[in-house]
This record gives sequence, structure tokens and C-alpha cells, in this order.
Amino acid sequence: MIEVRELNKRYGRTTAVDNLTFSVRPGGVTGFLGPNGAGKSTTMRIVLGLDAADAGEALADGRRYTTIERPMHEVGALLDANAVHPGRSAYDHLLSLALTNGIGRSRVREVLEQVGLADVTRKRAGKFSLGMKQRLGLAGALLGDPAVLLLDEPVNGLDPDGVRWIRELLRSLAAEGRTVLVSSHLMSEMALTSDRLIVIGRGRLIADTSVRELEERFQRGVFVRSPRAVELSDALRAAGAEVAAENDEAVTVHGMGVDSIGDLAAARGIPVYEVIPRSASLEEAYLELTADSVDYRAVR
Ligand SMILES: Nc1ncnc2c1ncn2[C@@H]1O[C@H](COP(=O)(O)OP(=O)(O)OP(=O)(O)O)[C@@H](O)[C@H]1O
Repeated sequence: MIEVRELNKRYGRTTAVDNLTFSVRPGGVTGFLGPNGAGKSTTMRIVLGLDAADAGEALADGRRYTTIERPMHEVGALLDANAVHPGRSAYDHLLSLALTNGIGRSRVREVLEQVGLADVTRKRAGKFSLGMKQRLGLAGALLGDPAVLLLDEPVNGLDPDGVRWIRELLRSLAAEGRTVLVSSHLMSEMALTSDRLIVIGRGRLIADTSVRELEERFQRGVFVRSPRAVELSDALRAAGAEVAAENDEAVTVHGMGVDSIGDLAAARGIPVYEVIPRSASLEEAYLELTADSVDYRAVR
């Protein structure tokens, strides 16, 4: 579990995190979304004790990171995939992490296997592509077999196979009961990977929701096609729905779900050829949610 409570952080005149409160539960992948500069990395750094909050608190499994005795065993993090010594091999990089944290050598081999780097363990990290560095960073995060994982943009630099691989890995880590928080500014990716979404903008919470709830919230009505559209419209209105005609044979209904529309038509013996719920794509929903929080946007 990760708990962020009334967290505030300023850098000079910039408010990076503004009274932010949310919690991340174990057993699922939680996507942490927001435009550039929204405060995602700052929040993660505070949870990891790398930055101090001005006010509020951020806890991993009920404790402040700096008070955890063997932190790599409790919380694994990938913040910056480039933060590896370029002259060190993947194996040596992980071994030094392991040895300074009381983790056995055999675990280094295990995590290298787990992230698909078993064939390049002796290659220098400086020669790695960004995607390979992401895998190495992930191996470091997994080294202590932690219950909590914080990953900042881990998909960055991965090819489509790598993206699918990391999605499956994150889901399986969560299914083992871990708490997994993953930041991204790509809603499309997070919608496929996450169970829950925390969306922030300008350091503030914009949404704390499931993917399904977000889809429902951006529901754009139900399209209904029937040869007796006028009669159906009257019946729908009488039942409390809002109905707008699309053409002689089709209407868009607001305020009533697909099942109720179908039941109502059936009860009156009105034939219906199509009943299609319309929702904005999650990408559109995300853009709408964060529209006021984007600093730089191309003029359309
Ligand atoms: N060390 C720092 N010194 C000064 N300002 C900072 C520092 N770290 C972050 N900021 C500012 O705080 C705000 C939040 O930045 P942060 O990196 O947390 O956002 P982010 O959501 O992770 O963005 P991105 O998606 O671009 O990585 C930004 O305006 C950023 O410029």
C-alpha cells in the first residue's frame, strides 16, 4: 500500500505537488498519469525519501521510506533508467546493489533472467539501448523482492514487444499481491495495463478512478436505431430519458442504459435494430480531464 496524504512540495515559485492525497492498494497495477510537469516524479521521489515534502506525508506500507531498515526488500523503484555506471556490466551493476543491501548473488541471476537480460549480463550498461536500460532498472527494482514497486515511465524506449512484455510482468507482479504504481503520460498504454488510474495535473489530484468508471463518466449517450423511432422516443421520454433524433430511424439517448432501453422497447413490442453505447475514447477523456493542466500545447 502507498499512502500520500495532503502532500505539498514547492521548488522556489513552482508548486510541484499541491495538497495531493491518494492511496495505491496492493493486488493491482495503478497508473499514475499527468501531463509533463504534473508532479508525478516529484511525488514518487518523496515516497522514496529522495526529496522532502514541505507538508503532508507519503508512506510505503505504512512507513516513511527513510525509516525502513532494509528498503530494497520493502520498496523497489525505477526512476531513471540512465542512472547506471556506463562502464559497469549489467551483472556487476546488480551485484553491487545486491551486496550493499544484503541480497545474495543468486538473486542477481534470477532477476536478470526475469527481465530478459540473461544473454547480456557481461555487456557494459553504457552500450545498452534505452529499452535494455529500462529492463536493467527493473531488475534493480525487483532485486529485493519488494512488496511495493514504484516505476517512473518504465515503458519509455521499449519496442512493441517490450511494451507487451512489461505489461504482462507488471500484471503478474500485482497478481502476486504487490502494490504497483507506474507513471506514464500515455493513457492508451495505462488503460491496457492498469486496474486503477490516478490522474494529476499541476500537482493536484484530477481523478482517482477505475478504467471502467472513467469510460462511464465520459459516456456520450446510447445510439438506438429502430423503424419506429418516434414511438420509441416518446416511450423513452415518458420513462425519464433525454432523446435527440439523429434521423427518421435513429436517436441518441441520454440518462438511460442499454439494458433499460432494450427492456422498454421489448415491453412495447417495438423492434430495435441497433443499441450502441457511445463513449469518448480514454485518450479523449484524458485530454479533457487534463486540458487545464497542460503548460504547452500545439494550437489546433
Ligand atoms: N529539482 C527541481 N527543481 C526545480 N523545479 C523542479 C524540480 N523537480 C521538479 N521541478 C518542477 O516541478 C514540477 C513537477 O515536475 P515533475 O518532474 O514532478 O513532473 P512530472 O509529472 O514527473 O513530469 P514529466 O512527465 O515531464 O516527467 C515541474 O514544474 C518541474 O519543472
